[in-house]
Amino acid sequence: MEIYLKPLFIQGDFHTSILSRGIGAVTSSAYAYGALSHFAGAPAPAPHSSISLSFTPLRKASLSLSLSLSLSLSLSLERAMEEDDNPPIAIPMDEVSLEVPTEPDAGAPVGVTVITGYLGAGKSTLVNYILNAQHGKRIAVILNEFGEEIGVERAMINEGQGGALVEEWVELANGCVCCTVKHSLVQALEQLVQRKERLDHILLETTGLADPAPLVSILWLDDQLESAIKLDSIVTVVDAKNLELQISKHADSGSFPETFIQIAFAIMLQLCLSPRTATKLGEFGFSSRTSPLVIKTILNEYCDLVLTRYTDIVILNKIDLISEEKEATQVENLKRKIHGINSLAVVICTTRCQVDLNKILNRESYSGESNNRWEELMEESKLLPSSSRHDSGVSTLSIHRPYPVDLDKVNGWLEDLLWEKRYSMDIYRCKGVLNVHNSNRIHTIQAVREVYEVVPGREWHEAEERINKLVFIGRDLDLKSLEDSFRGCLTIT
Ligand SMILES: Nc1nc2c(ncn2[C@@H]2O[C@H](COP(=O)(O)OP(=O)(O)OP(=O)(O)O)[C@@H](O)[C@H]2O)c(=O)[nH]1
Repeated sequence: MEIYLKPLFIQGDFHTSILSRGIGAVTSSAYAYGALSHFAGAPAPAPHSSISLSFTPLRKASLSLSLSLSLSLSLSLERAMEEDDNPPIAIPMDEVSLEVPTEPDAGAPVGVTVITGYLGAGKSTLVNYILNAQHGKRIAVILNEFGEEIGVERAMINEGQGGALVEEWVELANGCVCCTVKHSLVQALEQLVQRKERLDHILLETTGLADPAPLVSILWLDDQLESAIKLDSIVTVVDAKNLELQISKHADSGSFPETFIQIAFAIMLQLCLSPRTATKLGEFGFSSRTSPLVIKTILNEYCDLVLTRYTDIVILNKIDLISEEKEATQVENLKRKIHGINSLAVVICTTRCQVDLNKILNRESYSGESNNRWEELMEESKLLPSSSRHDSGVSTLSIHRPYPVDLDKVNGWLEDLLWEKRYSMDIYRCKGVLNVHNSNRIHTIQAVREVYEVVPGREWHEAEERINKLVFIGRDLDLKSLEDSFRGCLTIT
């Protein structure tokens, strides 16, 4: 039995849980299926291969079709495996991990991979993919979630799948990500590295709208952790369908795009990790140990520098949402855009974040020599005027309703909300759980702009309160309109 440690951090609380499952066991997870089929020499199917439509009114009919296909695929994946009635979709060989990464030295620091990315780009999908891949490693995950997501994210964990079991929860102090949370994160990391079972790797997933810098700066600022863990690499997941929109939205506004920040983030880390480079920073008026705000400040002051030069790994995800005939040119165009932001970014194209793990784990991106490049860069650089980098118009709202909902009505409501924009809200992201009429299963809602899916998950636990809880992140959100319109989906009012 292999043990996976899964500490969860939700709005300043760190929770540690143990996820255990038999390694190599065939689970109902689509990812495990993909990996096993591939090992068996067969082409792997794309998990949940649905909702892959760009939004045009013409496509609504086919989107509904695709939705029901998605539901049945999710519901009966195992059956589909047996009956083989859905033709598998091939995944390019170089995007699936065949090699088992080499065992790290027992005394070596545990590598930390920071996973960043815009809302809904696929960070959790990547984390799930890594956890379910057949690498035989013990991997811990730390999640940093956005305020209102409390409870939703937890409920969306499929505890039952693959024999996974969430066992142990250790609650630590509340606090804001930049300040008090530092202590909790350090404690959580310390707990992890001190466990009896040796960890092979830690994944730190940052929330879509949070500034990842403070979290990561902890990794290099905290002396206690220095020898036990090391920053391995920064991986930014980018949504191929929405990247252009995200970049262009900010082009005229003068605000600093979140996407830019995240793609450029690796550079900042590199900058701060080298003591010699930090001295250089001092020459520009910064101190090498000025709390996490150092990185923030640099991000503002050196944005141009950041955007045009170095980075780590960018996963250009959701390639399936680009139409086949346009794929080659559009992907080239997107790569050019990313390289326009950061010319050294390694760009890996994926669907459902299915990536060769050797390309993203144990990269040792922050060890040694590469910092020299930074110093040269710093020499060349000039201070640039700061620009506001916070997307201040963005807010989060959540609605909670206890009564069961009618699934068809929910679909209609989502279409009104996301497609017709009937309530004049610009919704970037929605996720949540639904208590569906006549169903024993928790249904999860996921929406990234116009693309949404409603998927049945595990069964409700007996002691669990059956509640609809939805979280919205976007601009011009109006709680009353959301609540009033959602009420129309309830079977009892
Ligand atoms: N079509 C398609 N959907 C994807 C792909 N990758 C992820 N998704 C879907 O996109 C939605 C968001 O994925 P997540 O992994 O939750 O995204 P995230 O970045 O963790 O989201 P936040 O934590 O809210 O920022 C989910 O419905 C996923 O199933 C992909 O390659 N193609």
